[in-house]
Amino acid sequence: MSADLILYNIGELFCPIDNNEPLRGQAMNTAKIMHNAYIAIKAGKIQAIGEGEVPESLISNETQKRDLSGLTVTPGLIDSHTHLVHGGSRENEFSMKLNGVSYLDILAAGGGILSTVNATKTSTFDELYTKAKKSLDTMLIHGTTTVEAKSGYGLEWETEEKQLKVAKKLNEDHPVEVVSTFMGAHAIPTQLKENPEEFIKELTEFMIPEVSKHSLAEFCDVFCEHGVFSVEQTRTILKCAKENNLKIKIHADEIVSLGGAELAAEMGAHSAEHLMAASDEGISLMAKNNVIANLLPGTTFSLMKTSYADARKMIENNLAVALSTDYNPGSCPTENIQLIMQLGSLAMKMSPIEVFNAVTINGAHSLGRGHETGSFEVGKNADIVVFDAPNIDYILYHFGVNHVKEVYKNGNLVVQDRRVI
Ligand SMILES: O=C(O)CC1=NCN=C1
Ligand SMILES: [Zn+2]
Repeated sequence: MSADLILYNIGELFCPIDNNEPLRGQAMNTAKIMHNAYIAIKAGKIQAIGEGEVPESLISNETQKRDLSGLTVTPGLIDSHTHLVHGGSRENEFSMKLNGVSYLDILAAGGGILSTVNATKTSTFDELYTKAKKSLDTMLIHGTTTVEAKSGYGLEWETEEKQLKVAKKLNEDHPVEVVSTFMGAHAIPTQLKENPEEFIKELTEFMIPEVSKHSLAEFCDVFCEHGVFSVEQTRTILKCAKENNLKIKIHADEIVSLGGAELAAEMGAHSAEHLMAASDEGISLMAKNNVIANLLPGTTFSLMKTSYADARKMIENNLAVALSTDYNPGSCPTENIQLIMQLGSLAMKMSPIEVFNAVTINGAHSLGRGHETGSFEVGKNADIVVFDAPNIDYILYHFGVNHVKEVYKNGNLVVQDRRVI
């Protein structure tokens, strides 16, 4: 059957090896890299890929063709950890940060997340939608075709629900697929600071059941951190999430080594996020329980820390690693996943093949989308990024610029010459 569209003469085609599960350990450094390649697209899906001449059987008078000689093509990039929907910004805290005031001290003083909570509460649905749509456009022109969006800037039902409904409408309206996570357990609200157990009751007895009943999110996440939610409190909240059929993630060992990685393994979390301070025991237990390590080097960079999550140790321990922006107005205000990929190599010594697997097939699996995107298996969504670069190494080595030329989502051209169309 002839294709609707054929991308041919592709200079370098990066194809993750897809075994219906994330790539772990040494497998992360494997890929099928083709040259002078083609991709045939039919009804928004991958119909065929190969090298050299395009088979005549794929071509008819109606088939559109695009010559991509000298360019590099990968699956659409997946940003599997963002706080996309939020009000306001936090550059007012920038000079405090530069003067050495820590992230947790700013939060404890009522700033940080709590400052964004106030801005989100006072923003209308339309203001949150417009601001998040602008960020989605920026993500898209940098190659992101699937993104996770967490709530967590309400800490009470009305605003948490507002955030989740904004994300749901963006998923309907925007080319980028938006996968929602409920993160009401992002901080203790100021008014319940002396009574956190009351807040945990609100989360477990009302908010999480409501999220599940109205299908407002697929995942539930908790900020398990010193001065936020303890391991015991996190366990209580995520136990309730599992009982309400939500898959679980944990912001684990971001700043203090609390044992979040160990808890993620104990509870069978889909993924554990950050892991800058993860213990060797936690890494080993995560590997034994197939918990994906979602690393966020942009946050390490933005918090001006020097100790990045130990990606090399995690890969050597047979973990599956994903990479994401952690886009949020405080600890990582960037939508640019290519910068994160460059830090994956330059700051965490991941190879180019490991980095591209981390933001395609492994990112897809960390969002439960490994069956429909993240590689070029026949029948998967035709989510495709065309880079103005000769190979994948060049995209990481030449850092700080946007290398994307075109993006296809479900076979439709949605970005041309770096502009959303
Ligand atoms: O600071 C923020 O708004 C986002 C964040 N949550 C946990 N770490 C960073
Ligand atoms: Zn985060």
